[in-house]
Amino acid sequence: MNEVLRCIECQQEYSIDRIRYSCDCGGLLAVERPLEKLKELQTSLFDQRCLSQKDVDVSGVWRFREGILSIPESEIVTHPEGNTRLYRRKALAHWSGIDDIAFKHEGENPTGSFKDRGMTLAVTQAKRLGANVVACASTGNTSAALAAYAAQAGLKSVVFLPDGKVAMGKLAQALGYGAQCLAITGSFDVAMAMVKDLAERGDVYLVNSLNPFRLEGQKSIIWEILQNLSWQAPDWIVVPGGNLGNTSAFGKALREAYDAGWISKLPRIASIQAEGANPFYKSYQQGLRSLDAMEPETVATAIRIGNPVNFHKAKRVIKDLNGVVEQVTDQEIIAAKLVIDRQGIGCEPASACSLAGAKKLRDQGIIKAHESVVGILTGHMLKDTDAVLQHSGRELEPIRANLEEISKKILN
Ligand SMILES: Cc1ncc(COP(=O)(O)O)c(C=O)c1O
Ligand SMILES: N[C@@H](CCOP(=O)(O)O)C(=O)O
Repeated sequence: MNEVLRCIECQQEYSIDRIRYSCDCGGLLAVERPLEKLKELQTSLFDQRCLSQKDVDVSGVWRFREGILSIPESEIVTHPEGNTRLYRRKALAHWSGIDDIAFKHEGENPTGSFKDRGMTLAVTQAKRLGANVVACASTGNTSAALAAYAAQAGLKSVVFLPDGKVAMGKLAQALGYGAQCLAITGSFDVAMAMVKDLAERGDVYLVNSLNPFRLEGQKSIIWEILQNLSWQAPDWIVVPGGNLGNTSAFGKALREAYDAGWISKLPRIASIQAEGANPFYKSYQQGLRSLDAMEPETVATAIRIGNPVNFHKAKRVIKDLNGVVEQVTDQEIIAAKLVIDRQGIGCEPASACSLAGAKKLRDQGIIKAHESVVGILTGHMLKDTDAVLQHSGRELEPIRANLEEISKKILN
């Protein structure tokens, strides 16, 4: 086995064959492998695998398996996932003021969000380590992904949801795929703390992004973008920030790709938070020394998170990649979502932070007119149909089944 778990604070090493979520010192753990192993990998290997029909090659995660988790292929639980599209539209370029802007639509994953890329790893690892019950706290998407992958692996899944705060599409998925769904009184952060305690007691295997294997899977979003761009890195990656798993995973993926020699420049990262759930943004304003947890409120329910568990990883990424943290208002989120939806692409509200944030950074001159940008659309439009119905500016118009009347109405 190439990989070990390493504490990001004190560097203590742990085996990946034992269940562990944090270091004895309290620090977060990251999966680490010798850089030499990555340097031995040629990007042409990943490109060749795109021609194969095998599930582990078709998967946009496991195609990169030597840099993700090197285990026997027979142990892998994959849908397969990934292979999401990169969209360019004149309207998005015009609205943001950035000519070279593309969006990677992670809503095209099997359960409709980027979480599948992390969950294939977390559930594979749960099975390898003999866990019986897999669990997460969730604003919705993690629960949908967990329920689906646990069903495939034949494991019991339990999800802890903030009562009344989860979009219906996501709740329906978790229920439909067969998870035990517990509605907790309190925010996502309360639910997260409870699952963490249960996991420390050994009752459940935790698959939130605190689990370092989740982030290894989410690295593939970046590696697949680089592959989509023929291994020419863009100037910027713009991503919504909630529990900060993606910000952390993206920084790791870019650093590894650069150090391995797969790309010749390091993009900057912009992590975009909702103004009502902005502890990372506030910390950034103060030099990223510490993070003050807050009571979150935003229309983007997926990122209604006030105490992001990956803060200490994400802050290192922002420093390492000369990144920025920005905030956008709910109004800006909805305006950006409308532009994306009207292009026939569509996304859930949290995802629209990428476009809203890119526009804001361009308006401020932080993103330059000539720079290339890839934004991440993290979740599918149908995840949150209430948001669509409330903000689309359209409504269902009742009409009699009469040709003249209908013709008059649509031609006027
Ligand atoms: C749709 C969507 N976008 C963005 C996020 C935020 O991602 P992260 O927690 O990795 O910062 C989440 C969940 O946290 C999500 O479900
Ligand atoms: N938006 C998330 C919140 C939990 O994030 P995770 O990446 O730590 O699992 C969700 O969909 O539940």
